Amino acid sequence: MDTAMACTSGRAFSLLDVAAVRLGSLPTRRSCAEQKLVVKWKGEVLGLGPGLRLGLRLGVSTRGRRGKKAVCRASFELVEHLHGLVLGVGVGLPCTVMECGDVVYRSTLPRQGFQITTPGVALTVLIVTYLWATPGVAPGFWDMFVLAPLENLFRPMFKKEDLNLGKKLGEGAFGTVYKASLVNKQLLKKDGPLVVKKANEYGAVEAWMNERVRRACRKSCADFIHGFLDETSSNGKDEFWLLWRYEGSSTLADLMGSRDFPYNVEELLLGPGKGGDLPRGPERQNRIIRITMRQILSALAQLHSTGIVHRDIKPQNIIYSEETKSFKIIDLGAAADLRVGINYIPKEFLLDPRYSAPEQYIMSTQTPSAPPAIIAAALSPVLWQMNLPDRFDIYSLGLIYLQMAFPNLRSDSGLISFNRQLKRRDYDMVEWRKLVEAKQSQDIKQGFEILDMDSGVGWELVQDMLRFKGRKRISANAALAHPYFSREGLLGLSIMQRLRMNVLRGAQPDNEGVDWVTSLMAKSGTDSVGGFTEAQLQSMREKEPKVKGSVRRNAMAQALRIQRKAARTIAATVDEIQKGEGAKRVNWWNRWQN
Ligand SMILES: Nc1ncnc2c1ncn2[C@@H]1O[C@H](COP(=O)(O)OP(=O)(O)OP(=O)(O)O)[C@@H](O)[C@H]1O
Repeated sequence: MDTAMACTSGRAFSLLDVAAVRLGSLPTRRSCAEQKLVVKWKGEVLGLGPGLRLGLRLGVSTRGRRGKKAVCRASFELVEHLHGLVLGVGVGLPCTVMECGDVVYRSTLPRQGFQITTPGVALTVLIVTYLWATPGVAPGFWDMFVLAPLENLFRPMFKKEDLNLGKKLGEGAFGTVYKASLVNKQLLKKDGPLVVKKANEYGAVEAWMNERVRRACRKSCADFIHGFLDETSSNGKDEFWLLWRYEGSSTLADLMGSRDFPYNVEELLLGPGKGGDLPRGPERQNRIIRITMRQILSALAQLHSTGIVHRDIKPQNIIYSEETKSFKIIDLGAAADLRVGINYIPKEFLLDPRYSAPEQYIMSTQTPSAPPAIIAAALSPVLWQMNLPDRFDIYSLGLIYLQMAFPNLRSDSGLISFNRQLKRRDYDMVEWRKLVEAKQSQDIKQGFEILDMDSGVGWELVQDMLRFKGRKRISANAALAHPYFSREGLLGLSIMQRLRMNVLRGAQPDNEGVDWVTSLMAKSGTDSVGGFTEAQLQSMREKEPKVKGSVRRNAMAQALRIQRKAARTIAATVDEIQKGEGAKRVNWWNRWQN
């Protein structure tokens, strides 16, 4: 098409005027960007872009001369903006779709729609990986903006008048817990006893955590029903009432306190008389402890994958659910939600010293306090990877594992003395073993008999859980994949499990894991079983001497430096943002707080 009606921003042309306008194009016509159309009017180049044609079409389709002018101007201005926008974001429809250029020109273009390019795919994979990495930015937004409001619409609400308080179940630093029942049974579909916690502090936090858990992984914690603020409390302070289903009368602490442990747990988990295929002894005890550990680890893995670190894992906070016949976690009052930074104050700890990991803090104290939710959520995968806060709970569970294996560690005094001994030996479990094995106590013998079963997989797992540095501790998911939980132990490992274990051990300091495996291989180095003799292993070790200051070490040191620098930069940025917010910071997440 040679002639067309043309207009520029702020100028309109009549139909007669446009007869003189010539529309041309540059010689190369490969893409919209190159095919810059040039409009000449009375010899003067107006220099219009490809958006012109769309504007002109709109103009011509309007009836009446005045109307044509007006519409033409408006449409062209609009097109000009759109064109700018399209160029601005670097995305545009192909000429075949926009139908720019003449018919002959368009016919020469390849027909193309949505194009998949390698950088595009790589970028998408990168973004998706980041958004779904623990603690999960994308699932977090979905949870916060869709699931939570929907849940609030449909879940029943309670007032304190709806509840009859019964027997006191416990009294802690943060509140009192009662068994309770409903005044009006119709309020809940499922009948049954309830538990009410009147929390004087951290109640709002506990309600938030329980609601999050109910949506993300309800089977891992006690079944939470509702939380509300009682402003009419008799002591003049605000009280939070938290409501759960009554799970049962026994915590793991109660069960461990019995002389019959772990056989009393076997009956609960497998049913009466179901565990009788093995005689009472270390093998049967090991089996029961393994089932218990798997259940607690699974619950922890689910909590961690949603970004919640419990920070108070202890036998008193693990309850046996009579309904599901499994162990569940309770008491989320000290938990921190690292997806949005709730209850996370880097320099604060409210932990039980008996079960607390040596680092005491879940994050480096250099990490800033939780920034506003959107920023906290966006940064959460980076902060999680830099601090691995979930390893704090793993240490506590490692101690529980030891307590289950060694009867003498089940009492408070036994655990406190173990903590002291381990600290004095710089958290070296091998050194601790040497110390206590020399004492020849029956309890110690029984414990090591359990841990050394199946080529010592249990001993290896407990060491992985109790490492001094959180970063070197095993995660809940990795622990669940540990050969300890496969029935055949080390011998029954699949290729993938072997590979995973090697990766795990490769990450350990000074390759002590590799040394351990080679010593195990030496143990089975016979003609019938296969494997290597100690002499063969020695020669292998000698062929691969450890080089200090190797490329790997340097790379790790460099990575550490970068990590510290990133932490400092994030801290500084967040501090700045917080300063900008001033003292009046809104606790947006807390719908009960004034
Ligand atoms: N859902 C539940 N079902 C049955 N019993 C429960 C439930 N939740 C809590 N309990 C009982 O109440 C006790 C105290 O609960 P919880 O640990 O949550 O309170 P707390 O005030 O935080 O106590 P502490 O400060 O000692 O940890 C538990 O040890 C348990 O016996």
